[in-house]
Amino acid sequence: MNSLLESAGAPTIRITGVAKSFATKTSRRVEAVKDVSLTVAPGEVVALLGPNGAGKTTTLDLLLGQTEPDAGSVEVFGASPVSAIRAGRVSALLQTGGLLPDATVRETVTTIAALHRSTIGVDEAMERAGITEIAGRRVSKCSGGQQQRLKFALALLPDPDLLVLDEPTAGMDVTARRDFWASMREQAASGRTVLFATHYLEEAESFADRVVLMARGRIVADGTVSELRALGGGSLVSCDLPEGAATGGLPGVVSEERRGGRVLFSSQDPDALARALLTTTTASRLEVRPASLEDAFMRLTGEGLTEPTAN
Ligand SMILES: Nc1ncnc2c1ncn2[C@@H]1O[C@H](COP(=O)(O)OP(=O)(O)OP(=O)(O)O)[C@@H](O)[C@H]1O
Repeated sequence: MNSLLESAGAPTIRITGVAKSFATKTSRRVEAVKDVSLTVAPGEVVALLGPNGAGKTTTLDLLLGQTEPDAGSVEVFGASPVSAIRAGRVSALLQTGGLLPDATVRETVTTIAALHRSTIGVDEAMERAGITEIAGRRVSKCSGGQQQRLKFALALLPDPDLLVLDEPTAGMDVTARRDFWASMREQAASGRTVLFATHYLEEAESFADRVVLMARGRIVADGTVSELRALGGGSLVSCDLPEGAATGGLPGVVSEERRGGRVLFSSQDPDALARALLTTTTASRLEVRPASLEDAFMRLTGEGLTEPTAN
């Protein structure tokens, strides 16, 4: 029996204690991924979110067997990434990997379809990716977004159980991005597992069931959008406060940052904090607003909070 079938019931992805470093020209090694563990269940739509250099692409490369971990293990459907890919269960839409500029969209899909043992069919893949209308267009005449959709059609061909997408909407304008996610949503609704890397908070927020936040090679948070937002500190309280004013002992403070004459607090109890600031300190021009996902992102990735703007 196929080892992939024997492993029915295994999580779609199980990454355990994985580390990966790269040599650089300056002889210093870059630790791209450090002790990363991640389990993804069938049917989950997971966003891997993080700033540049966080380790997202390296994690996806490990998952797709394109690179081997220095430590730890990577399993896809209970088997090695390479066997899962050979079995046609995994497809990827990556940043790298070129298309032939002189081929038409249909020719490209037809050529790749011929390499697979079984496919959903050229027309069906083009339809699902929303490129039927541009089937006769040369790849060189397609926009960046259309080329991404073409790559998406190629990824859909083998009818994979897991789709891995690295910044799939890079280079797309707002409309193309919205259309792309609409077709992705249809794929996810049919029970496919989707793991996508993105810089865009709003993509993670509007599309993923679960957000895995990476920074400096590590997973710094993992949860639903609302769980992550709560990690942002609940609410943000900002006020003018002279340099040197004591802020120790103020209630409900999760974190504190000074920006010139202003102090920015994240707080789980903004009412108590605001009251204390206004009655026990010389704070003025006080503002309170709920923490956004962006605040959680900034705080957890160590990139600082954003100043509450009146809204
Ligand atoms: N082949 C490589 N050789 C040397 N360094 C590498 C290599 N691949 C990745 N790195 C380094 O590892 C770190 C993580 O890179 P990675 O591409 O995984 O991050 P990322 O989160 O995908 O970033 P981005 O959003 O910019 O694509 C970075 O510091 C990067 O420069």
